[in-house]
Amino acid sequence: VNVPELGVETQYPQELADVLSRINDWGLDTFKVEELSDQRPLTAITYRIFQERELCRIYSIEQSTLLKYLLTLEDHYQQVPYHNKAHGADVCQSMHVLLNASALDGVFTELEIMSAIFASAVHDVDHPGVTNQFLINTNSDLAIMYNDESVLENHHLAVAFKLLQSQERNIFSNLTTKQMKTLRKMVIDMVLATDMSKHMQLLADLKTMVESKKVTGNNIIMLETYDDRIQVLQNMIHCADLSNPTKPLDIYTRWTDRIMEEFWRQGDKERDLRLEISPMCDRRVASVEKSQIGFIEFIVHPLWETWADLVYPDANNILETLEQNRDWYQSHIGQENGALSS
Ligand SMILES: COc1ccc(-c2ccn(C[C@@H](O)CN3CCOCC3)n2)cc1OC1CCCC1
Ligand SMILES: [Zn+2]
Repeated sequence: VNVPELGVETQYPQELADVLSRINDWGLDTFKVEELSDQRPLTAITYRIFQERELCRIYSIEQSTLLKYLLTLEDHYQQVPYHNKAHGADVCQSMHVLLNASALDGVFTELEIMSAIFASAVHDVDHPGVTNQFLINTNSDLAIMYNDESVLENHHLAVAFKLLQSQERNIFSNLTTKQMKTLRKMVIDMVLATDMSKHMQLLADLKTMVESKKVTGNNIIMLETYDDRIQVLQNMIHCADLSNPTKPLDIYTRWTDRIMEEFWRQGDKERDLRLEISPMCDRRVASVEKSQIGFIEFIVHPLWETWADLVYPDANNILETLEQNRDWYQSHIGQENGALSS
């Protein structure tokens, strides 16, 4: 079966190829891929990464099967402002770059790498644009199904693996039973680790690992046990998931616009339901800049500072951009959209 060169149909093949040529860069513009791929950013980016890493050759994956899976996966991302297919594509590409850190050179097996790329691509599939707490507070079917525990994260995993069950989409049909068992466990462990309620424990464990970091002669991290290996991969996907503030400012602010609209729509639902409006979800009393500064100070910077220690000096530029972006928001408190200066 002949497949399109870039995996997706496009009226702008040259421009799309040019943007995708930056697949290994931290500043790849996912929004441009979204526009140029006729709204297929997840398929275009993930397909390119599989090609870049020769995963179809290594694991005997039919290109048409990979495309069928990716297009169906992409169609199962909901049309919500932030947690949509563009976010899935962005986290997948960010993970791809993080895996290329020199401090991790030769550390992970091809199977672990494919598991990490797959986990990132699927990690928010069918996200309804509301938080776990909202689903719990409204007695949703999902909260009932998963007994209030990592409700969304469990759902994303179930959807991702269910889509594999059709033979025409099963990209892992040529893996051995043992390989499939390993991949499934690692993907589950990584996606469950993106639950923000696990953040503090994950970061504490990463700090412990950094303090006792063992490296080879040329500063490559040594990870002997499964627990150590999966812990690094869990922090990596968590970093990729929380990477917006570390990206070039014009890209970061567009992600902020999207997450705020999604949070405000949840607040609108809570208002209509006479529920208490969740923090930062009331569009009438928003302080976008202050919220981002708090997000960076309390969550994103502590995580990325520790990650930068682990892979020193490979993430120094990312950390530098994060600090510049924080300063930019600091200097723009209350200026945007005519908000009252508090
Ligand atoms: C660019 O701004 C943001 C970008 C990202 C986030 C953000 C929050 C939680 N996450 C991660 C979850 O989505 C984890 N998901 C859940 C569903 O299951 C899968 C894993 N991401 C918040 C952002 O800003 C917020 C609004 C003002 C301050 C905070
Ligand atoms: Zn996410």
